[in-house]
Amino acid sequence: PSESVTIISCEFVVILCVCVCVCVSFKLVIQHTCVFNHRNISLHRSFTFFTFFAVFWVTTECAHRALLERDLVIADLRDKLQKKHKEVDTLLQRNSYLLGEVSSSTDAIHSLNRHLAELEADHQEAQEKIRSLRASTVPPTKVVPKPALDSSRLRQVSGLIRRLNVSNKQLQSTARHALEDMKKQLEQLKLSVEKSGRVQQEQTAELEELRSLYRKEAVQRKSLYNKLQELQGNIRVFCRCRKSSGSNLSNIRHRNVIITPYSKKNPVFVLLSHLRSNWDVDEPVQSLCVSQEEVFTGTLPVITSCVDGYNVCILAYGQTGSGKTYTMMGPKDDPGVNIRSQQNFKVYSEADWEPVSMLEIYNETLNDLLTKSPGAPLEIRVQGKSMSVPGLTRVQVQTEADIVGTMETGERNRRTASTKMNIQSSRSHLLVALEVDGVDKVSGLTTRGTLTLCDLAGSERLSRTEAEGQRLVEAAAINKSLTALAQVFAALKCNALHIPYRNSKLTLLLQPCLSGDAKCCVFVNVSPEQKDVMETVSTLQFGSSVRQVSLSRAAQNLQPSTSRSNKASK
Ligand SMILES: Nc1ncnc2c1ncn2[C@@H]1O[C@H](COP(=O)(O)OP(=O)(O)OP(=O)(O)O)[C@@H](O)[C@H]1O
Repeated sequence: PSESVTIISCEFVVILCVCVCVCVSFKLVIQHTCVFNHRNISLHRSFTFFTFFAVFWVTTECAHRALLERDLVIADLRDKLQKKHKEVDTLLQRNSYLLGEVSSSTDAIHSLNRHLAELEADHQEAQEKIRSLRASTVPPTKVVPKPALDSSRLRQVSGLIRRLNVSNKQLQSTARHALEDMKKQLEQLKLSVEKSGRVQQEQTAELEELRSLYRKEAVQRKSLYNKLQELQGNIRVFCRCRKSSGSNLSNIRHRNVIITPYSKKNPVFVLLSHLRSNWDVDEPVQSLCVSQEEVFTGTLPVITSCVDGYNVCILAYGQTGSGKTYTMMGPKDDPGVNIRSQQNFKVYSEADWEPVSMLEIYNETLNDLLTKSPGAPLEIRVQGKSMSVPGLTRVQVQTEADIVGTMETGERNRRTASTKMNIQSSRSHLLVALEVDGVDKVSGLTTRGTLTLCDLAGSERLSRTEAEGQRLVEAAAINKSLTALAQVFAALKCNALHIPYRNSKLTLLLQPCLSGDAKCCVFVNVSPEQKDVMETVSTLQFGSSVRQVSLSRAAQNLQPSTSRSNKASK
């Protein structure tokens, strides 16, 4: 651009000079003409003016043209400048790209350097190893004075070196082979690890399958178990003979009562020497030598049904002094069904039950046995088929000591008196009730069953007990309610339309347990004594008639899940 400006300026100067020269020459000519002619001064003046005007016009035109050309040059320069800017931008971008390339190449170079260093280190190590191998193969040479050059010795040495080289190569190939072997072993190990992983997965799947099968099996087993119980009958009768004082198993025949184990060929019977009658009772037969533990084990399947949501009732029936209280409550060191069943729920099935309640029916009045402030007798509230006793104390039991303590408190508060037949005869019916909640881990359903444990007062013949006064009143009330119970069973036996539950408070309270959808277990307790034969016969007749009662299919009380915390599991 500066060149073109210079050219324009030069053009301008040349034109200007030419103009000036032309004008000056014309002027000189004219002046000369005028000086010599002295005639045309006005022409001279106008010519001068014209000349100056022409010079001015030319000058201005040239200046204008120069300016226009300069503008063009400037525009051209601007274009060029923009192009250059663009080029600079491109170059900057390329520069940054190249810088990136340089940094990545630097990194690559660094890593290559590192790799090289590693390789060198490996190489060094390998060299070291070779050296050490050579050293191990070649015994350390002692610095010996240089012998005179001996060609045979030199040959020997060169042969030794050759051998050493050969052994070195052998060692290297051995090391290579060992390395390859190790690689192969590693591959095999990897394969075996993968294989064992696959086997483990298969085993896990198999285990899961087995678990689901087990769950199905458990459901089936449970339903079959309940069906078996239904087939066996929802009322089961067990006979237990009290241990006679001074008697043992061998002299039982002298006592005229024999209870033999059940089998189809040899049914259970009680042989009384003068009656020779048979009475049918369920297995397991409880003979003289049966322990409390065995008695409980016999009833355990029925009691366990409670956790499955069934209402279960255990009754002990028999003449006074035949061992009902012993069977149900038992002595401290050998507890009966009451305590063992609660312990079973707590320990084995981890069942969760409502607080325990205990009441006695004494002379047709209901007394709370666990209350700390005895008040007026309680009343039964009937709501459809369910019975409740408002105001009855419920005690929460947590430990085994609580269970035993609660049972002992109730037992202490129960009315007992000494009679001619039993030193400590129960004068009332005892009812222990607990509601057991369970949760089926397979189906997730929660269940609620009620367990009623009933120790009935003993039936007594007034002629034998020779009861008088209060004992007589008690005996009459006991016999009346036991008769009502027998009537209920008789009505149930012949499927009567009306079952006389309301004939006594005992049968009214037991109605939910005897009204068809519950499971019932009756102990008929008998005495081994000859003098009690008539009562034994009567008790066995009761048991036999109870056994002929067929309650309808027991109903399970299922509840929506997770309604209660700490559910029992079975
Ligand atoms: N199987 C047995 N083994 C040892 N002793 C027994 C057995 N059964 C009962 N007894 C004893 O017989 C006596 C009377 O038993 P228990 O009080 O249990 O009779 P009961 O049927 O409850 O009488 P009641 O109806 O008058 O209350 C008690 O001293 C008891 O210890």
